[in-house]
Amino acid sequence: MKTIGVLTSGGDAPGMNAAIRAVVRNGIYNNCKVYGIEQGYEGLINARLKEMTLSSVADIIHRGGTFLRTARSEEFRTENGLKKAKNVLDVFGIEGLVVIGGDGSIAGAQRLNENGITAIGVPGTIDNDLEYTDHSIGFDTAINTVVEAISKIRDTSSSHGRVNIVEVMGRHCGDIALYCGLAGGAESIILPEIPNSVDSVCQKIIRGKNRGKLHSLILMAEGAGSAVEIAKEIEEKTSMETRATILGHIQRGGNPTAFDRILASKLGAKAVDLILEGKKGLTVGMKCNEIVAIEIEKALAMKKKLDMETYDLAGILSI
Ligand SMILES: Nc1ncnc2c1ncn2[C@@H]1O[C@H](COP(=O)(O)OP(=O)(O)O)[C@@H](O)[C@H]1O
Ligand SMILES: O=P(O)(O)OC[C@H]1O[C@](O)(COP(=O)(O)O)[C@@H](O)[C@@H]1O
Repeated sequence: MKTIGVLTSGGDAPGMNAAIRAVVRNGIYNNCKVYGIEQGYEGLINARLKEMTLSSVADIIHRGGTFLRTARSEEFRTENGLKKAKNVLDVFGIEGLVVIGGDGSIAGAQRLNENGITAIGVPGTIDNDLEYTDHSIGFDTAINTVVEAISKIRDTSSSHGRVNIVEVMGRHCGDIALYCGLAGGAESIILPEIPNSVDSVCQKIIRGKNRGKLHSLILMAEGAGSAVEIAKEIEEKTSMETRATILGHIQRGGNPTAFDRILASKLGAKAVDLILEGKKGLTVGMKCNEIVAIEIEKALAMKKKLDMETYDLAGILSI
């Protein structure tokens, strides 16, 4: 019988609970003892573990957040933090750890692998900033939340004849803004990956106004600047009343979509299978609808590419 552990780390993402459930249930199905570790690497260092049973993960597949809670841990990055984490894993006899989180968390898993601990990554972040997987857990739910919100903003934008600029999450990656811009019919999309001057955004707004358009919706990723500042600039340059909305953490909550629950269930279960096969240093993902496992080193070295086809299409359709 193997003993495995599971933790969620970094920013939470809808679907993480479904992933934990899959790890626990697939582990127990395969006669493993499974520990849930609370508050990510911080909880690991401080030995906040509890043994999971089938019912520990009952009634959570549909819930947002992560019932194991999460944290960002500065101590884990230090030599002393790593030593403490290894000690706890040793004491509890954990032979394989499943880490559900973003690129930072998966880099942390690799650090454990390099130090003799088997750790497998599961991508969980709303940002979708990991090149090795087409989708990370939480992204689909987040974009559905954003699209619902911008439909509401569009209503009031039309009534008042305003420009509305909506800032969504994504520090380095514009996927949320890009896909929601397309789905929400935004006039312009401002992303960290593509220089897009405020002047060109203004030109588009003025062109639209001249052909009788009453309002404009602009989507921007947080990593591309401040919506409040850009709104001021747009108002000055176009003389159109402009409002900024920062959607913020609403994007990280809510019940996961069916897509995220299915993805999380498959990825969580696959991580356990890999541990049982004696694999280490891997992270799971989904490419072209297939569940894949690739070396963390390779995965983290891949630079996330912006989907230019989608970006260009959004530009054509909002001409
Ligand atoms: N290079 C690294 N080496 C070791 N641990 C790391 C590394 N990067 C991040 N971590 C750990 O993972 C945690 C989560 O990473 P962070 O980047 O905040 O979130 P995410 O996993 O969502 O990208 C950090 O607080 C830290 O404890
Ligand atoms: O809630 P926090 O800690 O302020 O973090 C906000 C950041 O977390 C995210 O929501 C998700 O990022 P990670 O999953 O990579 O941690 C980012 O889009 C956002 O910039």
